[in-house]
Amino acid sequence: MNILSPSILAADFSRLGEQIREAEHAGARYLHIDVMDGMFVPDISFGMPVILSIRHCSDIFFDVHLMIQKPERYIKEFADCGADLINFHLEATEDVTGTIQKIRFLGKKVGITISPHTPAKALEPYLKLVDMVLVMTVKPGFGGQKLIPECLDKVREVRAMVMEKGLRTDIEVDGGIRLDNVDLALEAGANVVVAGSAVFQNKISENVRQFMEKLKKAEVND
Ligand SMILES: O=C(CO)[C@H](O)[C@H](O)COP(=O)(O)O
Repeated sequence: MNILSPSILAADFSRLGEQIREAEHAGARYLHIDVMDGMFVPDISFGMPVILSIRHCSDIFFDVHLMIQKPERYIKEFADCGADLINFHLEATEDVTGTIQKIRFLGKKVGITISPHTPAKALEPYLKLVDMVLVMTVKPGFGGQKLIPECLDKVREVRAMVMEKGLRTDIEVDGGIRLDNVDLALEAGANVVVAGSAVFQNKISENVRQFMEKLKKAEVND
C-alpha cells in the first residue's frame, strides 16, 4: 500500500495540532516528524516536548526522522514521547546494529535513512533488520528544496535489493516531493512519500486528497 507522510516541518507551528488534525481527517495515515540537532544538520527544529504534546492530539502513526548525531543516545526518549517508527541516519552512528536493536527492544518500527551522498549498497548488511529504508531526495536539513533526480536511481537500487532478498521493507522518499513529481518517486519504487511544503503551505485537506488520489492510482497501475 502507498502511504503519504506529511512533514510537519512546513506546518504553522502556532497551529500545529489543528493542522495535523486537518491532514489526518483528509486521509493521511502517517505524520513525518523531523528532529534536527544543529550538529548532524545545520538547523535545529524541535524535540521530545513538541512530539509529546502532539501525541496528545492525534493517534496518527508517528514517523520520526532523527537528523541527529549519535541517535543511539536518545532512542528511549523518542520512544517514550510517542514515536511509532524511528528513522535514524546510517551516517550519524558507528553503532548501526546496536541502534536497530535498541529501537526493536522498545517495540517500535525501525527505519534507516541515507543521505544523497551515501550509496544504496551501504544499506545491504542492515536490510533484513529494518522495516523501512528512507532515501533522502534532498540534502537533509531544510524543507522546501528541489528534489535531486539522481536520488531516484538510488530508490530503484534499493527496491531491486529488497525484491531480490524477498523482503517487504517499506521504501520512503523525503525532500522536494510535490504533486507534479510524486509519480516519478512511485515509479522508482517508493511506497511511502513524505511531503512538507506541498502539503502544509496552503489548503492542507485539498493537498492531502490530491496526493492520496495519485498514490491510489499508482497502486492500481502496479
Ligand atoms: O527531512 C526534511 C528536510 O531535511 C523534510 O522532511 C523534507 O525536506 C520535506 O520537506 P519538503 O517536502 O518541503 O521538501
